[in-house]
Amino acid sequence: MSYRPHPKILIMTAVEAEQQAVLRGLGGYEGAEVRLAGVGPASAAAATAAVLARAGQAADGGAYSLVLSVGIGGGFAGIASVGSLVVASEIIAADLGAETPDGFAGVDELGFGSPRIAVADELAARWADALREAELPVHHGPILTLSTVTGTAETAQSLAERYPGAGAEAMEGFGVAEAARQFGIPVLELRAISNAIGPRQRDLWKIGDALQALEQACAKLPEVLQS
Ligand SMILES: O=C(O)c1cccc(C(=O)CC[C@H]2O[C@@H](n3cnc4c(=O)[nH]cnc43)[C@H](O)[C@@H]2O)c1
Repeated sequence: MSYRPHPKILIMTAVEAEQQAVLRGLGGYEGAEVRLAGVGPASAAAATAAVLARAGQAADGGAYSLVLSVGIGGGFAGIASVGSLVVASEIIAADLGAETPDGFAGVDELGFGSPRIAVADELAARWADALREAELPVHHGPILTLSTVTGTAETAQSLAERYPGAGAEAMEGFGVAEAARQFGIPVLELRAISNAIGPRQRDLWKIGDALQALEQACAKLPEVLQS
């Protein structure tokens, strides 16, 4: 039996600014590694799979016991305001499918698998509870993954109707989650809201506020993981 180091959690962020916010929040916690996924689902899936493969992650366990996709994201109106947090109850590839005369058909409707990946639900609930106890604004609901940042009110409305209860959209979660799924590792996603989903108003993005919220959320992780 080869030596297996105590399993850690693998946290994937798209960019360095998010990675640094997570590290600040973790405050030297040694049970996690924070690695870069790049922007978008393809890069995130490849980067996550590469980390897991290099670590020799075996089907019966290995270097990592949990994978997280965390970062900034867009919030759905009336559910997740700028500066708040969304903990995923489910990770959904919201644009994986086909455009049809009758509207969008998801990959599941096309018969090619599922656009939904379940999360480690008890951990997700514990994290959301810990954030509420810290009086941080948090929504616990589906997080959408898209390859394109929503830029119109029409698309925002369409997504809200198609995925009721969804709190946020981002671009990496499903990629990270699919890599974790293929290695048999549970997954979580958290987004700190930098902008409202809808008409593109880049100058209204509050990335600094979102990074601060991300740091606060990750500061609660060690206690959540050890409880
Ligand atoms: O539209 C722009 O000019 C623009 C300016 C700065 C950043 C972007 C991005 O596309 C950032 C994508 C990056 O941030 C996450 N993110 C944050 N908010 C959203 C959103 O509303 N929808 C999708 N992704 C979002 C995402 O996960 C990426 O890592 C654009």
